[in-house]
Amino acid sequence: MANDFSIKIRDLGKKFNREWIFRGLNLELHQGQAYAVTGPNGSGKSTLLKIISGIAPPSSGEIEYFGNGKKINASDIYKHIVACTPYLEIIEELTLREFLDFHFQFKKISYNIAIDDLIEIMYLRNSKDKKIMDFSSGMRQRLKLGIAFYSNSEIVLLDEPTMNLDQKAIDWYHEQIKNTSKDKLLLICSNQSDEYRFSNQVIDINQFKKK
Ligand SMILES: Nc1ncnc2c1ncn2[C@@H]1O[C@H](COP(=O)(O)OP(=O)(O)OP(=O)(O)O)[C@@H](O)[C@H]1O
Repeated sequence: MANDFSIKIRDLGKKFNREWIFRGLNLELHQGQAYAVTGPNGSGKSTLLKIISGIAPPSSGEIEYFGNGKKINASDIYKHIVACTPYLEIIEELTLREFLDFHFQFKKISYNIAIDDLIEIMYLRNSKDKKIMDFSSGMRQRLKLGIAFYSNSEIVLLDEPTMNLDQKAIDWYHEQIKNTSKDKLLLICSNQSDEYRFSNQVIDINQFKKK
C-alpha cells in the first residue's frame, strides 16, 4: 500500500443530457485526510464519487492519481479503492462467510486480522452461515462498511455511510473510522453532519453548480 497517495481533480464537470450537474471542480485530496462532500439531494455527490472511483466518465476535466510520487494509471485505480455505496451490489446467494472469502481473494484484508475477526468486529458472528439475501438492511450496511474499513486500499469512498444504522451501529461506525482511517484517504458523501464531523475538509458541491 502506498503511503503517500493523492488525487488531483482538475476542472472536472459532469453533465447528463444538456444539464451540467457540476462544473469547474478543482480539488486535491491526500492520504491521511478525511474529506466530506456535501450538498442537497440530486446535487451530484454520488456522481462525483463514481467518477473518482472510475466507474463513470467525466464530461470535462480530468483526474490524476499518484502513489508515492508516481502517477497511477486510471485503469489500475480500482486496485487502490474500496467503496461503500447504496448501489454497491453484494452477491445475495452467498452466505456471509462465503462472501467474505470471495471478496478477500481480490482485496487483501488489512491490520493482520483474519476473516473471523472481521466477522466479530462487524458483530455478525451469529450470521456467518446466513445468506446475504436474508440480512436486515442494518446488517447489510455493517457488512459493506466492514469491508470498506478493513480492505487494504488507500482510498475509502463512503456514500451515506450511516444509512439504515441504529444508534449502536452509528457509534460502531465512528469507532471504526477512528481505528482504521488515519492512514487512508477518506471521502464521505453526506447530508448529515454527524456522519462527517471528524473530517478535515468539507466540500460543498453546490459551489461548483454552474449552468
Ligand atoms: N445515469 C444518469 N442519467 C441521467 N441523470 C443522472 C444519472 N445519474 C445521476 N443523474 C442525475 O444527476 C443528478 C445528481 O445525482 P446524484 O445521485 O449524483 O446526486 P446526490 O447528490 O448523490 O443525491 P442524493 O443526496 O439524493 O443521494 C440528479 O439530478 C440525477 O437525477
